[in-house]
Amino acid sequence: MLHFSQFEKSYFDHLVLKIDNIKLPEGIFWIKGSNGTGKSTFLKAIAGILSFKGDIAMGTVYLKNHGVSYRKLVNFAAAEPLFPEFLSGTEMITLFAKAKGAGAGQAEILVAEMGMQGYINNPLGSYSSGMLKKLSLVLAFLGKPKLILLDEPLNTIDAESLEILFRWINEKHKKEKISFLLSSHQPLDELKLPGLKQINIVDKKLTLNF
Ligand SMILES: Nc1ncnc2c1ncn2[C@@H]1O[C@H](COP(=O)(O)OP(=O)(O)OP(=O)(O)O)[C@@H](O)[C@H]1O
Repeated sequence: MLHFSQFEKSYFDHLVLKIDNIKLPEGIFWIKGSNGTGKSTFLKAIAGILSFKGDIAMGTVYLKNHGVSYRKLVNFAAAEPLFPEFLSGTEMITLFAKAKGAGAGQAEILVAEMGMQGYINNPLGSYSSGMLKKLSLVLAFLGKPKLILLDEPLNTIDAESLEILFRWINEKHKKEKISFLLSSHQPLDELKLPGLKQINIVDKKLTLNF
């Protein structure tokens, strides 16, 4: 599903992560590692929002050579999403839906399931951190991705929304073969996400525990 070749990410001369040649199969993966080991860096590089050495491919679609097609296949939700405060949730969704080629009505269903109709037309400057997080999750599910990257998706959302998120992940994986990479400091378990596989980041390297 995802192929790393000669991947290296440094900030200035500080090497964070080095992956010589790894192919990740389809699946739901939990990226584990202590603070500062490079989980967010890893996810942002795969999302195509950080520069790095080497390349990453989704099947035969290479991030560096086929940037537009690649970014339609890979969606990302940041740990602490930042959005322009003057836009409304609906306006952000309209922008993302167009960029990601979302089908008619897809966003409305996601917004309704997350119970966001009451505030979705309000400016984002008025949203709480949990409301912003839920919006970022809705945006990450728009379009027809093959891979969804969720950085600390459990943070700040309430228990009810968490159950909906787990259902979305399981349904998308089962019915549409969408893969997920999730980073989380809180425990994730196989009861909520059947088939969950673990990847550890230790000493600037990936260790696949499956
Ligand atoms: N923009 C940046 N400029 C310089 N160094 C950075 C930058 N972003 C991250 N780093 C460094 O890269 C390393 C990995 O950071 P990253 O945020 O990816 O870790 P993380 O595993 O997600 O951490 P946490 O669990 O605390 O969220 C850290 O040493 C951090 O200081």
